[in-house]
Amino acid sequence: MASLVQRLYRIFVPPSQPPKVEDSSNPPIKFGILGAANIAPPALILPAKSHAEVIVYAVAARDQGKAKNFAKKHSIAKVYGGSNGYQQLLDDPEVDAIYNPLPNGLHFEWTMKALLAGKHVLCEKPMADTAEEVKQMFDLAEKKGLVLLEAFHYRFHPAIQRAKAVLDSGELGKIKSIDLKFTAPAGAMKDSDIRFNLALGGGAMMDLGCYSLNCIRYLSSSDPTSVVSAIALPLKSANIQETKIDRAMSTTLALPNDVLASMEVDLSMPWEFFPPKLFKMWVVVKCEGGDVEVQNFVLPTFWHSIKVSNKVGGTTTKRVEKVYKFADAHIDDHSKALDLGEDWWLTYRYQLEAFVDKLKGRTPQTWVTREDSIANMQWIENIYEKAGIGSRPRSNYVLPAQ
Ligand SMILES: NC(=O)C1=CN([C@@H]2O[C@H](COP(=O)(O)OP(=O)(O)OC[C@H]3O[C@@H](n4cnc5c(N)ncnc54)[C@H](OP(=O)(O)O)[C@@H]3O)[C@@H](O)[C@H]2O)C=CC1
Ligand SMILES: O=C1OC[C@@H](O)[C@H](O)[C@H]1O
Repeated sequence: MASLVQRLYRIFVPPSQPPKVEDSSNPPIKFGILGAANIAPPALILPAKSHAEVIVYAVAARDQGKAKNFAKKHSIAKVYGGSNGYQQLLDDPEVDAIYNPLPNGLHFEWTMKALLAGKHVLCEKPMADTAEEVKQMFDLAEKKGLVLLEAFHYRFHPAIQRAKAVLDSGELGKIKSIDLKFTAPAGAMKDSDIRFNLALGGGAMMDLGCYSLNCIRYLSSSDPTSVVSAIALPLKSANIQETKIDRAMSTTLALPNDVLASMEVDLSMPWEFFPPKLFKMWVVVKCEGGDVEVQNFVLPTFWHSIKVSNKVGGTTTKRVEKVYKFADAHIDDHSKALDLGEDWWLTYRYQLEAFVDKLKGRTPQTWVTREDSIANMQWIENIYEKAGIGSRPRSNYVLPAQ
């Protein structure tokens, strides 16, 4: 308990940094945030405090008062509000990079507009509503020579990379099956939440499912070969054929080499008291010679465990690993990785490090590629298709003639 308190203290009170002074040989990257979204403080504002090359310079919100309050609370210099606020922020020549934490259904439109305005974009997950949109987003970024990243923050943390390194090492033999659960408790989100709004790209498969699918694809180093089954549950007693909103989704995926993966995501899981379990965020990979279980693969900084069971002969040996920084990860894929990070770094801080490295022309420790983001979105669509409720509606935004 004491160590969790210490950890929370270190996460939320990062050590003071040298003042961010203008250095013409290495100017800081000035971020603008589209929307005063709940996720913006943990995902960008807090991590930026410990990154010497980042300034959160501007925020835009649809309501001027909300924008001002948010800017004041987070010491953000420039504020844009009102119906044209997002575009005004994009047109600000001081802004180098955009953080897009708008609802999923608006990711395409505003990322495209940001790219057209010449800004790099860190876009929240899932990147859009359809794979075709994601492809167009990367095409435009590439054409403009800009950096675009889908914010799969958990991939930048050493914990999940360590779990993958164990699997890739061959220590446990070939993968046989994968089981993953990612759930939030009933009551955690209001019915009016963006996650339950089809026009805004809602649904459990979009929200929690995009990570879960990405994690299965990442750990297995493969894409599914088919969706064996997908069962969507509605919010409360809604008719899911009318709402098309999955409160929960249970999916079985076939992967190459006869591997089966099961994935359960739920935005409103009934409470479990014995033993008490509000959130589930775990993945178990069963292999020929043992298994790996990762608890809390999404937000490992707070707490996580990587349990490895290794069957050799008739004996099973068990070990538990916890990896908060790359120095402890035993991953040799990149020399910089060896001393990257602090044990209080959030996944978002690791992600910011990589994003800035990419912008500055350095090699990031890891990256989520264009191919990865497009394939992830395509399989989300395939799962919705199998569940009988179809993809989320495509954006109406039409790119102006160039
Ligand atoms: N990486 C992570 O760990 C997490 C990522 N996310 C992702 O971030 C995004 C935002 O999630 P979250 O911060 O929880 O959501 P919020 O509802 O808090 O924020 C969404 C923002 O979108 C803006 N917005 C613009 N148009 C609309 C509209 N029509 N309806 C509602 N909001 C609108 C609002 O901005 P304004 O201030 O202008 O009104 C609002 O602040 C999603 O894509 C989600 O998947 C969410 C949580 C965690
Ligand atoms: O990390 C997360 O956990 C809660 C979700 O609803 C959110 O969108 C997701 O990104």
